[in-house]
Amino acid sequence: MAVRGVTAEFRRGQLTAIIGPNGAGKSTLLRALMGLDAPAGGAVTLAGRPLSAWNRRERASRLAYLAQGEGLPPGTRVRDVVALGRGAGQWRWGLLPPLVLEQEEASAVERAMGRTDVLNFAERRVAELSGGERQRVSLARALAAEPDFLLLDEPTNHLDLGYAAELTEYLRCEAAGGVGVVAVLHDLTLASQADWLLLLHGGRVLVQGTPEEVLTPANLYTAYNLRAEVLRHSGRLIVIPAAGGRGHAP
Ligand SMILES: Nc1ncnc2c1ncn2[C@@H]1O[C@H](COP(=O)(O)OP(=O)(O)OP(=O)(O)O)[C@@H](O)[C@H]1O
Repeated sequence: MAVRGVTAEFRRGQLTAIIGPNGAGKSTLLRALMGLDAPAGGAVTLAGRPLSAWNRRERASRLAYLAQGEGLPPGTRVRDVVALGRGAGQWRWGLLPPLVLEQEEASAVERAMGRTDVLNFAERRVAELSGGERQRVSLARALAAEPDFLLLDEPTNHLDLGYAAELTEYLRCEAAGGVGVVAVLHDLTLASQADWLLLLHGGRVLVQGTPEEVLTPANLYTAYNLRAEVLRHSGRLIVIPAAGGRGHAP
């Protein structure tokens, strides 16, 4: 059992970060929210309806997902990968000619590429990109769906400091515009900019609440077995692990 006893609500207009140590169950929870893994018990509901009652197409227009370490078709052009986010699900990756999109669909693809700064290599093939560039293409693919909820598993993976900070700002903007953003994050300083945090430990919710409520030295010690200081700087929380901080009570 990877996750048990989780009761949580993810709202539109809110950026929620799921945090916790390796193996805590974060990806499993996100996959259950996306309907990729069915829970053995309990239920996931979307807008009051069980997720299983939504058909695939409806679900795809409401939920977009970025998997951890997502593989992309190496021989496919960036623009065509991003277009997959617009319901081109039946299209077998890289094997069919580029999809001709309606104007509205094509605009959504361009917008997503603009937001993730991939327009300048839109015609290149995935195999020719760096890890960070590929991550931005994956993100653009998820954003192109312009869904109600964005479920992102470690979206800052491979991103340099600048893009990671920009991404967090962008996710905050999306949330302010009414999207429900749920992101698994390892960087607690980035996570502290979320509206709501869910701290998982051993497959259970150790604590959920505002960043101030969750990011306390005591909670971090319980979850990560790590002594850490939590500082406030310019209205932000910064988590600093103590030297040799593993295994000592705060
Ligand atoms: N397909 C699977 N079969 C068996 N066990 C699995 C499977 N996927 C995950 N697990 C186990 O379930 C637990 C939770 O895994 P999960 O990937 O959800 O953790 P996580 O919090 O996302 O970790 P990380 O930070 O390392 O990505 C782990 O102990 C993992 O080994």
